[in-house]
Amino acid sequence: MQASSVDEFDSTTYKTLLESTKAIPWKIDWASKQFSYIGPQIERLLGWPQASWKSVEDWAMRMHPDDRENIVNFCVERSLLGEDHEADYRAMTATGDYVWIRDVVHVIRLPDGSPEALVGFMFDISERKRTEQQLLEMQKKLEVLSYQDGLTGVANRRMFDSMLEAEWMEAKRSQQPLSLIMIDIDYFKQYNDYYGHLQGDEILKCVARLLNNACLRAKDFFARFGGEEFALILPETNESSAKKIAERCRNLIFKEQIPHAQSGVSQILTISMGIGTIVPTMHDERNTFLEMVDTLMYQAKNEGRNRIVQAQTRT
Ligand SMILES: Nc1nc2c(ncn2[C@@H]2O[C@H](COP(=O)(O)OP(=O)(O)OP(=O)(O)O)[C@@H](O)[C@H]2O)c(=O)[nH]1
Repeated sequence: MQASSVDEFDSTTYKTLLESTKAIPWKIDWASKQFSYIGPQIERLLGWPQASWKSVEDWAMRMHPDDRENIVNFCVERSLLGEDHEADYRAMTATGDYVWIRDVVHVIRLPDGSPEALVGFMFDISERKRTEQQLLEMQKKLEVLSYQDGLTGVANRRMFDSMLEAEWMEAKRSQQPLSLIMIDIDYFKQYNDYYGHLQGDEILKCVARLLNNACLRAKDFFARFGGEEFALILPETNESSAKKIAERCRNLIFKEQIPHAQSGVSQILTISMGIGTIVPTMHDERNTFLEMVDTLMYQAKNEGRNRIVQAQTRT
């Protein structure tokens, strides 16, 4: 007598507790695939009345069509194995919107191990999903930013390093010539001193935009190497093609006729370039090649600026 009244008290308390949580409790009879229970909170969350949840069909049909097949298959598979499981999916509301749900399922098993019933809780995880999505978008943005030069918007030194490494390996494998052009603005310190640093920034942006347009093939890669120095990686490009591209760079800058009153070589802005071409062998070092091309660029400076110096390398 006393035991049954305690049981009665407990089941009422449990029910009150279950129906006052944010998580929505439910139970499905495995043989009939009917809901034997679902918490009344379901109506508040999805808008469908409690009594409208009759069978697993109602559950499956109120799921986003893109989630349905995978989720239903996954839950049936786990239940048959007698394994408790969790599934995230988008549940459709009565007004046709979607709410992210995490269903946490416990399998009640018969003595032979087969499922007798499934019980579980549905949790509204929309907020968590939104935060996850925002984090993902922020991560993507950060990834782009970490490879982008903040001022000019072109690839930065870090991206240049990984690109050169990748193209170097590819050239080594394919035994195709790889060309590199290092480009530096002439008398840029004087430009800054005369026109001001902000105007200097504008010119760096303009030069980056112009030189970026000199790369016509998808594989060509342009980056700001640092300060007022830029670099062009040209895969599968021999010496004569690389020379033509360097000349195109010079012409693009020349056509813009950017005034540079303090330049020692001209009244307009000019650039100096070094070009190297290599078919790398196992004895070659990427950094040695890079330093060699950079040295050629400085040689162009020493020889009077506004010119191109090309290495006499093997191709
Ligand atoms: N405005 C601006 N200037 C920069 C930036 N990065 C580097 N510089 C400037 O570029 C100038 C480079 O000067 P130098 O290395 O002496 O070279 P230069 O004056 O171009 O002389 P040469 O290269 O020998 O022709 C310095 O004054 C730097 O301050 C930048 O992001 N913005």
